[in-house]
Amino acid sequence: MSTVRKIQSGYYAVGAIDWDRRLFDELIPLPDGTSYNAYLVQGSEKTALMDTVDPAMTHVLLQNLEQLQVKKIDYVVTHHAEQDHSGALPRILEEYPEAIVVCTSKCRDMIIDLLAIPEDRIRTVDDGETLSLGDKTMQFIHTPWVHWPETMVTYIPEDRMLFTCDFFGSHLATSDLYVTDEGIVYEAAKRYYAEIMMPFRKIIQKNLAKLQPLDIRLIAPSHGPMYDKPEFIVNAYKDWVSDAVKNEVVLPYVSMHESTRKMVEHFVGALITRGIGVKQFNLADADIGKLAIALVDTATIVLGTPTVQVGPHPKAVYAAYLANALRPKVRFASVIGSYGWSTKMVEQIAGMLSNLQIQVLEPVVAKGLPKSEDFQALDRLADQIAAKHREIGLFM
Ligand SMILES: Cc1cc2nc3c(=O)[nH]c(=O)nc-3n(C[C@H](O)[C@H](O)[C@H](O)COP(=O)(O)O)c2cc1C
Repeated sequence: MSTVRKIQSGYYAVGAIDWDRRLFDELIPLPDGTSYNAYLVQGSEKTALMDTVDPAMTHVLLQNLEQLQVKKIDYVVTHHAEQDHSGALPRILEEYPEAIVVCTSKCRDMIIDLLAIPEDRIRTVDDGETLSLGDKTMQFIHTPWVHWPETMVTYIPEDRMLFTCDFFGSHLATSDLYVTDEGIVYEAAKRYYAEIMMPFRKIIQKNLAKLQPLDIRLIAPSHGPMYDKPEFIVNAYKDWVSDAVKNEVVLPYVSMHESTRKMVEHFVGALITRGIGVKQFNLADADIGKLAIALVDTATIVLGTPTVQVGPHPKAVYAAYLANALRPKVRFASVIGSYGWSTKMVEQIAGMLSNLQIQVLEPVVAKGLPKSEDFQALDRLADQIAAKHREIGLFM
């Protein structure tokens, strides 16, 4: 099956669409599959391939290049060493013996380690360095930590094209070359940002500032469709990496015998009546990608959990671990839940959130089923959250 699509004279999409993949890194749900985008750029003198594909899709890339009758590739620009973009590099270098890999020096070390690429096939480029393809110039801009330390992007000023690899990407399997439904792509791109980019929010702010002076007509990422209205995704990223939070409580919870669930139901009502938005996730079967999306800009997280073997329920441990690892810009946190005879779940969860710059609000822990004093304590917690949200100007 050919997936070659002409973008414009001298530019072709030659990557693969993975309609069936449902899990990334054996962890991240892919409700809509994904794509591994590679782009062929033919200049008047030289030809470059922008990234490759996941090793399982090498045959698609090779077939696409054959269909375009590509006899020679001069440069394989490797923006990122991860295998879903560079895994087909060894095979491409074998097929095109004159091809040289172009990448940052950090990326060189990584593709030697991860993919055993011979050092003499690699040319490193500095930040701002250029390479000519004849009538097109590749300008390399180092953009570290989107989402590994070695990443860069390539700008072609003659055609105002920006190749960004994972930066601005979205896990979406689609035959659309460009964004057609902004709602769908917004959610997929936010999920992608939340799951792998969010911990590097501050560095991404700097990377965005670095791209600001460029006059960009088209952004070509390595997952999902291209952006022919670049401001759509650039503005979304600016919003996500900003320090602004929403008047919202994210409430992941789990309950074995309904006690915690009763507390959650009461608490959600208390928040809503106070004018605070809520996103509730039952961790028994929640899509962790949706939870990650909600963490991008919430002001507060409250974790609901029963006590299991003195500590929090393992599914609550997972949610707390994830929130801590993803480092959202959340400002306030608390715990609600239930126990039977002895509990240390609050202390244990608090100890797991050390990466977050949060103010911890008074937890509410009920012995067994929640009673009237527990519901009153939940109301007080809702009051406190409303007051804190008002204090930071989230609502009047
Ligand atoms: C497997 C299991 C282990 C438990 N371990 C503890 C414990 O170590 N300490 C405790 O106080 N309660 C423990 N409990 C009791 C629950 O925390 C208690 O029943 C609680 O009210 C359940 O809340 P839920 O209805 O939201 O699931 C345990 C319950 C189960 C099922």
